[in-house]
This record gives sequence, C-alpha cells and structure tokens, in this order.
Amino acid sequence: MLSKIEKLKEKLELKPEHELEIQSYTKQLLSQNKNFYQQIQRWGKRHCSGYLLPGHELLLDGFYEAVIGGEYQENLYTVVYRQTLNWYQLGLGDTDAVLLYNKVRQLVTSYGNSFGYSRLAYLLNQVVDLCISLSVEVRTLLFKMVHIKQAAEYESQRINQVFSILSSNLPSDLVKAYVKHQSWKYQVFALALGQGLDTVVEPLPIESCHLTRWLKEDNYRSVERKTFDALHERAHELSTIIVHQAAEHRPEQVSLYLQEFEQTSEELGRLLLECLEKHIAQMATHDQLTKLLNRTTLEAKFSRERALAQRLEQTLGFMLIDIDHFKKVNDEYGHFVGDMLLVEFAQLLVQHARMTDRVFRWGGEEFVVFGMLEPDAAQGMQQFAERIRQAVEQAEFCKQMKALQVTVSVGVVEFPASSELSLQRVFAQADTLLYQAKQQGRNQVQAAFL
Ligand SMILES: Nc1nc2c(ncn2[C@@H]2O[C@H](COP(=O)(O)OP(=O)(O)OP(=O)(O)O)[C@@H](O)[C@H]2O)c(=O)[nH]1
Repeated sequence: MLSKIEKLKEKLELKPEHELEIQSYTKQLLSQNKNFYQQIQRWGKRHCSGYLLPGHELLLDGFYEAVIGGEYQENLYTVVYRQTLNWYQLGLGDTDAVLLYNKVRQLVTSYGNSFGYSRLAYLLNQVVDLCISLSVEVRTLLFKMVHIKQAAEYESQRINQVFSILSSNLPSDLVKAYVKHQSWKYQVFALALGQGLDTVVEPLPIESCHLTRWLKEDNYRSVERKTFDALHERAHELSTIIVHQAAEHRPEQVSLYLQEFEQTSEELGRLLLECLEKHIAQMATHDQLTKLLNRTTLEAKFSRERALAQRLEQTLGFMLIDIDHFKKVNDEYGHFVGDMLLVEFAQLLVQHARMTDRVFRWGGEEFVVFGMLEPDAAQGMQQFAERIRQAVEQAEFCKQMKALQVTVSVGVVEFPASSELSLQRVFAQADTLLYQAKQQGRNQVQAAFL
C-alpha cells in the first residue's frame, strides 16, 4: 500500500528520477560549498524575517536540508510536521503558512537560478508543492488530534468523577487502570501536538498495569481471559509504539496506531464494562466479605423455594447459625483475623451444604441455611445442623495467622411448605431457638417442627 507521502508525490508527479536529479545537484553544490545549508538557512531567515516573532524559530533547522536534500520519504513528513506544529503553536493560520511557503518557493527558485540550475529551481518548486500538501495534511491531523485530546481529557475527568462517587464500591485497581489509561492517552496526544509536559510520557508497561493486578485477583472470573489478554497485550504494545512515534513527531504513524489503540481499548472497555456490570449485580446480591448471598436476597429466594416445595409437597428446613463469642476473636486478634475467620467459616458452610441448600450471610457472625428436606429424612435439618456444629467444633480457622477454634449455636425450624409460613415468622422462631441454645450453654442445636 502506498504511504500518504507516496500518494502525494504521485499526484504532484514528483518521480524517483527527479529526486535523484535533485540529489545530484545538491551533491555538486555541497562539494563547491560545504556550508551551503547554513547559508541558505540564513538566507531564508532574512527573507522571511517579516514573519519572525522575537525569539521564535520560523523555519526550523533541518527544513532546508529536507527540502533541498532530495530525500522525500518519511523524514520530510517529520520535518514538515515539526514545522507546521511550530507555526500552529505560534498561532499562524493557513494563509500565513501558504504565504511562508511562497517565500520558500521564491527562495528555492532564486537559489536554483543563482547557480544557473533552472531545472533545479523547477524541481524544487515541486518539492515546495509537496511540503504545502503535507502541511495541509498535518494541519488537518493536528485539528483532529486536538479534538481527540480534548475528548480524552473530558472523558478522564468524567471517569474520575464517576469513579470518585462509586470507587468505594468498585475494585480500586480497576478504577486506577481506567484513569491511568485515559490520562496516558491524552498525554500522548499532547506529546504528538508538541505541547510541553511536566512529566515524561512513558509507555504503559503491562507488568505494572493496575488492570493486570486486578485481573490476577479477579474473584468473579467474569472476563473471557484469552481474548481479553490478547487485546490487553496489544494495547500495551501499541502504547510503546505510539509514545516512540509521538516523540519522533510522526503524526501519520501516531494517528494510525492511535486508531488501532482506540479500537483495542474500546473492545477492552466493552469487556470490562460487562464485567463491572456483573460485579455490581453481584454486589447487590452478595456479601462482599464471604461472597455468600446476602440478606436482601433471602426474601425472594425463600418465596421461590417455598413455592417449589409446595408444588412438590415437601418439608422445608431453616437454620440460623451464630458463632459463639465471636466478639472475643475480634478483641483478641483484631478485625482482620475476625474477617478471615468469617470467610473460612462461610467456606465450611458451603462445603457441608447440599447442592440444593441456600447459604446466606445474615449479617455480622450470623448465617442462614435453608432448603427442602429429603422426603424420608425426618428432622433432616436438625441432623444437618448437628453435623455442621461438630465440623465447626473440630475445625481450625485462620491457620496462616493463628489456629483458632470456635463453636456455633444453631436454631433450626422445620415446616411443611403447605403451611405458608412467612419468612418473618420462620426467622423469628429460629431466632428464639438460637437464643435458647445460647442460654443453655452455646455450642448446641435447638430445633422445632412447626
Ligand atoms: N471482623 C468482623 N467482625 C464483625 C463483622 N460483623 C460483625 N462483627 C463483630 O461481631 C461481634 C458480634 O458480637 P456479639 O453480638 O456480642 O456476639 P458474640 O461475641 O458472638 O457473642 P454471642 O453471640 O453471645 O456468643 C461484634 O464484635 C461485631 O463487631 C465483620 O464483618 N467482621
């Protein structure tokens, strides 16, 4: 595929043999006068001095070498880019740029003619046409980049605001990754736009990316990792290329890679958003510490389970479990150990529960388990509660820190689903039984059939 500069050269009929011709003239001139680039630069500055603002370079170093040197590949694009950027920063508009290029046109014409090379003057005029076309391209690109940079800045502010409201509920590494990604992007645009930055823009190394860290600890496994990792790696690869190209002032390359970067990050963003939605939905229905269902879902699950049990003419079992003297654990070993114990305790409950049982964290150190009983298992829930009581009694918790042993008190209620008992009623009964268990010395199960 032809590059933009190749296409422009074709349009302007600047052929490879013309470039060779210019090169051979330049060689001749250079052999006659070693300082001729500096000379023409001084000459140019004199001619264009009317446009010169104090302290500002109007025609950059390297510009004449690029124009007169005869090599019109990527380097000319880079030089014209820097030149256009320079004018853009000085506030010169399109008309000023054309006027300046006309000065350059006069300059190269008289330069060619003064050496008696009218053919060179003609060819260099084509090069000036090429520079003007490139400059127009660059200006269009600059406007586009300014626009995208503003959009990225705005997006970054918006994300910061939204996240500062939500962040206490969102995974902080994920939030940091989003914000870092956005601010990196507009810094790259700033770099490509030649704007001075307080800090050096570095590519984003994948190893230190917050997203990588978050993904490692993603408890929800909600992202399809193979696709996600490939996209994520490509985004970081692109960031290295883009920073490099931006520092080298290659706008065509920057915009090309940024386009791919945008597509990649949009796709990444889409996958992450899906994942966040799942996460937020999860937060509404699950306890964040133990990952068990929370009390807000208890009512709905209870009604559903009771309706199913009614259809099947089954008996339901409901138990309320409370860890004995849990306050002591917190007081003696701190909340961190207390939390760890709660997590391990929840895992123990899940391990012992049947597939059909529902396990909830009611709050604090209280848990609820309910489910249908096996048709022929009389007092099934009571036996199950007893098994749990024994398992807890024998278990050691928080082994990494300090092996702890605890006991539980349990209130168990069993009732036929047809009795249409409300959750409140069942819960109150289980709570009374739990209270009795505590009163009678803890580490025991109290049960009733309603
Ligand atoms: N670490 C930790 N502690 C919690 C959490 N939720 C509640 N607690 C603590 O659990 C303790 C419950 O104490 P109490 O209600 O007095 O009950 P207890 O010490 O277990 O005594 P009994 O129930 O009478 O055997 C309080 O100290 C709460 O601060 C939690 O999420 N993490």
